[in-house]
Amino acid sequence: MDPKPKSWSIHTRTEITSKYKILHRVGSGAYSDVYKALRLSDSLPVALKEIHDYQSASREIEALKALQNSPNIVVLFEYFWAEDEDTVLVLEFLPFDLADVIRAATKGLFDHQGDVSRGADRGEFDDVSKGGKKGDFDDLGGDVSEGGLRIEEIKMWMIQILCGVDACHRNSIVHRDLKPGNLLVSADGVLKLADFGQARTLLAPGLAAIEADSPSMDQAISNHQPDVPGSEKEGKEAQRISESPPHSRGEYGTRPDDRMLREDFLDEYDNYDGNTSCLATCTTSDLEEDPLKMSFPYEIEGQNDRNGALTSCVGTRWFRAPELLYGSTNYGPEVDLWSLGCIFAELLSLESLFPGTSDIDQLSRIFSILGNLTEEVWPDCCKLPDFKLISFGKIDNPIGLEASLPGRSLDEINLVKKLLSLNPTSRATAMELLHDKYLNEEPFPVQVPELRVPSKHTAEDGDSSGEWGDYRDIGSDSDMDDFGPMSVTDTENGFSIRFS
Ligand SMILES: Nc1ncnc2c1ncn2[C@@H]1O[C@H](COP(=O)(O)OP(=O)(O)OP(=O)(O)O)[C@@H](O)[C@H]1O
Repeated sequence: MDPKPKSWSIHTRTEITSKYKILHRVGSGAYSDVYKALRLSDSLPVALKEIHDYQSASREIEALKALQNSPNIVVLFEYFWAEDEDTVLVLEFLPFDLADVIRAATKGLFDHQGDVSRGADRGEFDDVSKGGKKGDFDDLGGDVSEGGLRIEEIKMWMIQILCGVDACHRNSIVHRDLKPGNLLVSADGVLKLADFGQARTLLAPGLAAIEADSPSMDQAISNHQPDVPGSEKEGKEAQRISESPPHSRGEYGTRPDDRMLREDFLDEYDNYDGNTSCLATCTTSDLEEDPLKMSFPYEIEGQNDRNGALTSCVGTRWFRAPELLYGSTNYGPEVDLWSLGCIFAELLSLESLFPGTSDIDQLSRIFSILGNLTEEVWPDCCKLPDFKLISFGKIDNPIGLEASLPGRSLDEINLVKKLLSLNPTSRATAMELLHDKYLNEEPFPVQVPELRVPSKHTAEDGDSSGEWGDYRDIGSDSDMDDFGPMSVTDTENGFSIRFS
């Protein structure tokens, strides 16, 4: 018998439309389309994420299910899973992302009705909303950073990101695609990690030990944990995740009908992780000589992954760790910590630190600022699969982070340095950074509701800047790159893509 044809549109799936009123498409990614919708039972705005890639859907659900108790992870209300259909996740709707915040800070486009005025005198930001920049925030008493984000705001954005990343790493989940566009922000300034389509769960005895031996860990979280509106409700709602089929890898194939599905799944899985590499990285790892094995005793959950190797082709290029660019296929949470360093640098300067145009260019930009990767810096670097294949001239006078982040304090630069270490074993953990002096001294971080977010209309006109924002066209590994710039237009029947 022919398999049931796949629904041509989310709009034709009655199991979804009977519960949600679909409004409009708010975003698209490499594997997904995201729609704003209203839950019919209570008119709650939600995001319906229709994922066209089976493995990506599986990863995202697994990771989100494990992380639903963290206030800095996007809430998954339920999901629709069916054979021969795209998986649809029902997520809380978050109108902005950190890229929007950075862009708004650069251009002075904060919404004066939705910012500090929630907790203070809203008149104070009127000038800013008209396009004001440096100097317009002086009345607020804090230091003004070049381009419009105050130190107190930067600190609270950092704390929220660190809490989210710490939650991932304590649960042995590596996000692998951290970038401003994947850090969603509510209208109240609550930041949540999203897009777990590339996330992987690792068995991490090292982390478990740290957790058990670290009495200050919970305390650190409670010290910094932002006051999240509705978090208790969200926690409860998170428990309502649907009774849909489990997505644990080992659980597929338990019914005869699943056999094909499982085999397809495993083949696809092995193609993605362990046997592929990207662009500059054309080799697979030699796990017998795994440079990181001693320092990162991680194993991949799911015994069917033959080599236990991870793919090096993860994360948007600008935020990708050097070991990944050199083809490492055995790594841990350190790759997220590198991405965090890039994000923090961008929060401080409002510009991307390493905007590489290719993997080689990416490495070159990193080394020109931080200096060469050598065995003195990281003794095991020469064991990276592609280390001997890609060589760079000796950089005698690297630019340094101080010169790359002009006007920033020593404490700020040191914080970034702790993450942007060429030696992954030296990178500070998210928890260590939550204790960092910089985040715990004056000027103290603002409260979450005092964070300024971009103008509301940006999110509600159906053409959010996050939809096809800066981080989509630049530094991605999408096959679309080969076709040059593209524009996406909504049409009556859906949308059209035009390459120029
Ligand atoms: N919970 C949400 N609320 C509002 N908008 C969202 C939500 N989740 C995703 N979006 C929008 O949809 C876009 C695509 O979502 P997402 O990044 O999760 O998809 P993806 O296919 O995994 O993307 P990528 O190509 O970056 O890996 C986002 O950039 C964002 O604009």
